[in-house]
This record gives sequence, C-alpha cells and structure tokens, in this order.
Amino acid sequence: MNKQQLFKNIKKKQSFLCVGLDTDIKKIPQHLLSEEDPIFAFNKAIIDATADYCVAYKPNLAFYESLGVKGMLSFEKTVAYLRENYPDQFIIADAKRGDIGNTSEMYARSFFDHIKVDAVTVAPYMGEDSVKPFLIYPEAWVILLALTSNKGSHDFQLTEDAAGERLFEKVLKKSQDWATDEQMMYVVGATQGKMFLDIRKHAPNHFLLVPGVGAQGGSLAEVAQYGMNDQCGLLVNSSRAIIYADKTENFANVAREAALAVQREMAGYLHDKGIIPCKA
Ligand SMILES: O=C(O)c1cc(=O)[nH]c(=O)n1[C@@H]1O[C@H](COP(=O)(O)O)[C@@H](O)[C@H]1O
Repeated sequence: MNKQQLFKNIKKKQSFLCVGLDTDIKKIPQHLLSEEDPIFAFNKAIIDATADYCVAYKPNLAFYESLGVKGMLSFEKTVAYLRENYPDQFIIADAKRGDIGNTSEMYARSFFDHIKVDAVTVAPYMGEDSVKPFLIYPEAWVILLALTSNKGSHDFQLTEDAAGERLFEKVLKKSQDWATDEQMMYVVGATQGKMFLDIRKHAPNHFLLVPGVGAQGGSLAEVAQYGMNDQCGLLVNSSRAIIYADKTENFANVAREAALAVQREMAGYLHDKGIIPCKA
C-alpha cells in the first residue's frame, strides 16, 4: 500500500488507529483454548470486531515466535485472513529486524516475498546495509526505530554528540539518504510528548508509527497536537488496551467499543487539523 492510499483510508475511516495483535495465549479468554488454533481464533474475532475503526494491524512477532512453529502458523494465517478479507488494512510485522546485508536480505524475503506484509519494523543500529535489503521491494515499507516509548530510550537514543546532536536525530537525518517518505516511516513512542516537535523538524512529511497509548500511558492528545501533519502522518498503535479490554466471551464486542472510543477521539483531531470536514 502506498502513502496516498494510506492517507485515503485514514480520511475514509476517520481514524489513524493501528490495532496491535500482541496475542498472548495466557491472556486470551479461556473458552478459546478449546479451538484448534486459539491464537488465530482470537485474532480473527478481534479483527472482525475492530476493522471498521482502524486502518492498520500490527502483529508483534515475539508473541508468535514464543509458541514455536504453531505460533508462526497463527501469524501467517492472521496475515492471510487480513489480506483476503480486509485488503485496505495496512499490515505491519513488528519484528525489529536488521543484520548484515546478507542476513537482512533473508528477513526481507520472509516478510515481503513469503508472508507479504506492508511493513516491517527495523532497528537502525547496524546502519545502511542492514536496512537497504528491505527497500528493494516496491510498496514495501521500513519502519525504523527512532525514539522509542520505553524508559531505555534515554540510554542511547537521547545521548548527544559534541555538537549537541542527539542519536535519534542522526538516525532521522542519515536514514533519509536511504529512502524517501514513500517507503520509510519512523517509530516514535507516544510517551515522548513534546519531543514530537523535534521529530517533525527533521521528518516533517514522514508517517510515524506511534506505540505507547493505552497500557503505557502515552497521551493521544499530545501525539496529535505535536506530531500530526497535513496528511495526518500518524499511525497510533494500541495493543493491550484494546485486545484485552475484556476477558469474557464478550471480549470482541468490548474490544470494538474500545477501538470505537479511540477512533472518535482521533476523528476530532483530524477535524481540528482540517483533514476531514466534520466530526464523526
Ligand atoms: O515498534 C513498536 O511497535 C514499539 C516500539 C516502541 O517504542 N514501543 C512499543 O511499545 N512498541 C510495540 O508496540 C506495542 C505496544 O503495546 P501496548 O503497550 O500493549 O499498546 C508492543 O507490540 C511493543 O512491542
């Protein structure tokens, strides 16, 4: 999916919500455990319930890999289900990959040739040749970690060189030699508040993947205030606060309500920015 299509979907749905499919076998409702593939059954129910209110899904590979081969099958089935039934959804494999070029080529092949997602999260630490193999696929996106949502983001990302430039700023600047805003996005944590202003100084037009609202306490209002650009430029992820909003047999309906509440708030911000004509 290209940038224009993504923006079109955002306007149509009046939403820039990405639902995170961080599906933990220990957290899904008990009654699903008798299903042949409980993880897929859970994902399918969550997707069917929330698809009206979001534009993207982000399965995090850790949750699938932790179950071995069975987990990877659930992951592949989930992506295939989205592709077939919700082709307008942007699919992000949250894998935080990146290795020497020869190995990154294999990661890229797995996500873009084999599984066919729209985007993969990539760590910038190993530099250009670790990122470029992901960029040879047309309409495939790299989402590069820039300023993450966790406490540890201070350890390296916020450190300054002698000239006062912070590491995440170097990442933003240097990576723009590798790809344009038609193929690269950046991860910026919702917990970073006013730092979005600094991000936008270096990347005014890029889409940002913003995790950290909901369970991590980041403010959607601040993200919209400091991070939104004229084409929205934001995909805000929420995982636990939506998918585990309820643990009973009614879980999918409650997840739908949780997604709807976020979508309504987002519609307000899109309206305030003049991106959509009227409040939902
Ligand atoms: O790359 C990510 O998606 C990511 C980056 C980051 O800085 N912080 C962050 O929380 N994430 C991921 O976003 C999701 C957040 O989940 P919740 O806190 O449950 O909404 C998890 O899959 C995290 O691994």
